[in-house]
Amino acid sequence: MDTPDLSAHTPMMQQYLALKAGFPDTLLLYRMGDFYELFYADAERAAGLLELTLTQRGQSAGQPVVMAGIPFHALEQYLTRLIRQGESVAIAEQVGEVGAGKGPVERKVVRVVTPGTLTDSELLPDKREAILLALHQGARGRCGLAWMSVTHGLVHLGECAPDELGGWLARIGPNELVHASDTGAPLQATLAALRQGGQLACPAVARPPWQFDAGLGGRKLLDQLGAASLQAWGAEDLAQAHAAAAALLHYAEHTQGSALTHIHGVQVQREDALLQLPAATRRNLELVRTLRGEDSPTLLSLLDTCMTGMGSRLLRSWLLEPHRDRTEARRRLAATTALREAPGPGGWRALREQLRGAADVQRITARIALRQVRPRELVGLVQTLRKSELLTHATQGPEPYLAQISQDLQPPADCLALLQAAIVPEPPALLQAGGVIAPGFDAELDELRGIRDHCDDFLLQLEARERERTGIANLRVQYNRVHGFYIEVTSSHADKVPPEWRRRQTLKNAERFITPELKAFEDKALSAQERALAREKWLYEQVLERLQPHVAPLARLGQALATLDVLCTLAERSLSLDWCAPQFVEHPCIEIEAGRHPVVQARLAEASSGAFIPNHTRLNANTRMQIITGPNMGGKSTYMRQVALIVLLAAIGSHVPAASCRLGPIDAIHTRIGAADDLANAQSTFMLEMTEAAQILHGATAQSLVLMDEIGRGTSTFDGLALASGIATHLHDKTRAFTLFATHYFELTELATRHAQAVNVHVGAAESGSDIVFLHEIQPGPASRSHGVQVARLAGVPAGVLQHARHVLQALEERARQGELQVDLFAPPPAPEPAPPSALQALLAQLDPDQLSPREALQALYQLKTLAEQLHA
Ligand SMILES: Nc1ncnc2c1ncn2[C@@H]1O[C@H](COP(=O)(O)OP(=O)(O)OP(=O)(O)O)[C@@H](O)[C@H]1O
Repeated sequence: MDTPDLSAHTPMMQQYLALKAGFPDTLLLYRMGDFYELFYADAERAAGLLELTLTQRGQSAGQPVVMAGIPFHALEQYLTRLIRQGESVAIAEQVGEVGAGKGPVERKVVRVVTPGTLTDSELLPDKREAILLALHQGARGRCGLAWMSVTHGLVHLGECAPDELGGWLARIGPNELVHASDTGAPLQATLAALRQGGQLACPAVARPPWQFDAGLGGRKLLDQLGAASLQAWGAEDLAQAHAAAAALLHYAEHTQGSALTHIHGVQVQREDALLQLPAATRRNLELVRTLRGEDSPTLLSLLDTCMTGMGSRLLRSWLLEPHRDRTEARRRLAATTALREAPGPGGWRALREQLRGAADVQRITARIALRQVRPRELVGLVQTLRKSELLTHATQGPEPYLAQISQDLQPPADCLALLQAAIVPEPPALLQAGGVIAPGFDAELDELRGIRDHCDDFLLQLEARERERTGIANLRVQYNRVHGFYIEVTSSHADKVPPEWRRRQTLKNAERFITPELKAFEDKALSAQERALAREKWLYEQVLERLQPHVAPLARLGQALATLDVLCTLAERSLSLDWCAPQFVEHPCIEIEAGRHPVVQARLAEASSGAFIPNHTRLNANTRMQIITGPNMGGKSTYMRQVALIVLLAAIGSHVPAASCRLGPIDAIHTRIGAADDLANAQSTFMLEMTEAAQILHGATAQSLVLMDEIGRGTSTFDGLALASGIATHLHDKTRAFTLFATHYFELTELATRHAQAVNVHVGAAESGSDIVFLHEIQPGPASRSHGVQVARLAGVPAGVLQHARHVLQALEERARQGELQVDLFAPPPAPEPAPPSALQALLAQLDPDQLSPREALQALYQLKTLAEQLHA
């Protein structure tokens, strides 16, 4: 690469442009005194994003220098705004001494802040991780993924086919995507489509292709883990993911300006190990976001009463990544049950009180490893380690999971003592201000501070001593800027001056002297402040160095605090909301007594709009499908969603909103609900409906739970009915998934009479006069009427329209009665006509090998070959 000639620029702009060349796509903040300045195009971009005033100052290379600046003390606030807008920012600080040499003071980029690599608690939300994801496409199009939160010591690895990428990205939810700069057109097109479809919404960074190297990635992972093989993590045969990991770690190190010594774990995510929650399911069940895109009310907002941000983040990940295997869920459930029942200090209530106000040990640990930690964070850590000591005792006991947590909560030996000895209890926010290292920790620092603080005392003492020694009663120790410290003696006493004093200045009536002791003191005093600060900085680095061996146990302790917080939260929620422990069984079933939709129930309670009506669900090997009918507003969607939420809550090891619940193995929750137009994707309501239905029909298995809400309503009645019956039949006969199928097509209720494993249920409603009362109760059998007109009346549709509708309804019902629907909706379709033979097949059919001479056989072979080539051309 050619280095541009910068010689025409001023020395400072030369320095700036040289730094900028290393960060062409990143805003560069260049420290100048009390400001961070941006220049040229960066200044213009930042001015737009931050509403800064653009100025022009001086000239460089014959051109005016366009600039914009932000005050240094407001840096974090501006960074937050830039990061929220998806920008990355490199920060160049002055690292050399001012006036140390010719030209501008030395500057270096000390950190790069990007949306996916944030570690600063001021830039990060408490309850969310910032996720950095690297993506690599390797042989045969297979995609390798590696992702992590820099504040969490774990690299996740996964591999998938390109068409599964959407599901992975929606699940991981990256804040920044790293890909190779030579990413091929097909993957680029896939990413563009995912971006349009909303599954990918973060900024992307292109990195040099050599950084995506599987061998390098494998070695880097081994280095991080300090291991000789990845086998123990089940991560040894994932070449594409290793390539992604190489770029991931490289980029993260590049932004932090340091090695990531706190990354101690690798977790491989295999799709078949997770209970699948496709993007549509996550959306429709409003797990962490409402359909309107808000944070509440959702299942997470109801569940998350965690005392710490660490707990909230862990709970969120449990909720979005439930495991299919129920070992972990059983472990959590057993621990939660023990916490619910334990009296006194080992119970959830007392433990939550202890957890209140705990510092974010996970983030602080990462920042210790990256040597970015602030003094106040260390004080927070001290307080939390003390809490943790208490929690260790409180969680001791026979319950295995809690016993493990209790062990991990044990603060690493010496760590607490070191921090307590080294850091003052109330340090300033920044190290630069000084006053961070505790007195008594370092003799030299104490002495320097002593000089600074006791300057006056020392001088008075010296004065008294010298007066006594010399007998000069009016001798005075003084200071001025030009001559520094001196002893002043009136001329009349000049003869008493000891020989080791050296004259500094002679005045009219007095002489000024300096003594070796005073000179030494002067040197010390004048630089004491500066040297104390430098010493503190050095000592702080030493403390961080001494904390490095504690990083791994501190990370474990952070994880243990988070886990304990979530388990206590689940105990609290289950008691406050009256939930029961689910029972896991091996035979296929979803059996729920008195189930409730937790979020709707909470909303009703909040608004005092009546009690939630619990409902039973019985699905098992004999009954795999419920066809659900009933009026609009009757509670069909609520009922179906509650079943799905109960299954999901059980899968994460939570108690569930029901009186009792028995669940067989479940591998996925598929949902087809709602009919929001996907205008951004230029898909019609109907197209979207069918796309989602197709995905379910391809993806669901006999262990899946499928919710189908009013499928087919996006097209004409006949088309819709025909498709709905086809889909229901397929789910019943072929997929054999547990299916809740809500519909307004009464014709579909016939399915249950003809298919052994389907039953009709309906939501009850009572009519009183022309009004309707919703009972919200699931009852056996099909609904008798749809009550659509009554619901419209409730909604305030004008009387004239209702009258018209009633009249038309009567006429339609009459016609239907007379004509009766003759079509058998559930008769198997005739077998498809066999396809005509292909040209190759026809030619092959003509050949009789027994009758061919060798020459004819060879000719036939050539003929076949030519034909095959023509067909493939
Ligand atoms: N079990 C219940 N107990 C009390 N109220 C309920 C219950 N189920 C539903 N509701 C109330 O009824 C409202 C409508 O429920 P829901 O949306 O499930 O009806 P629906 O039958 O799916 O309607 P539509 O067919 O129009 O989609 C809910 O918002 C809730 O307030």
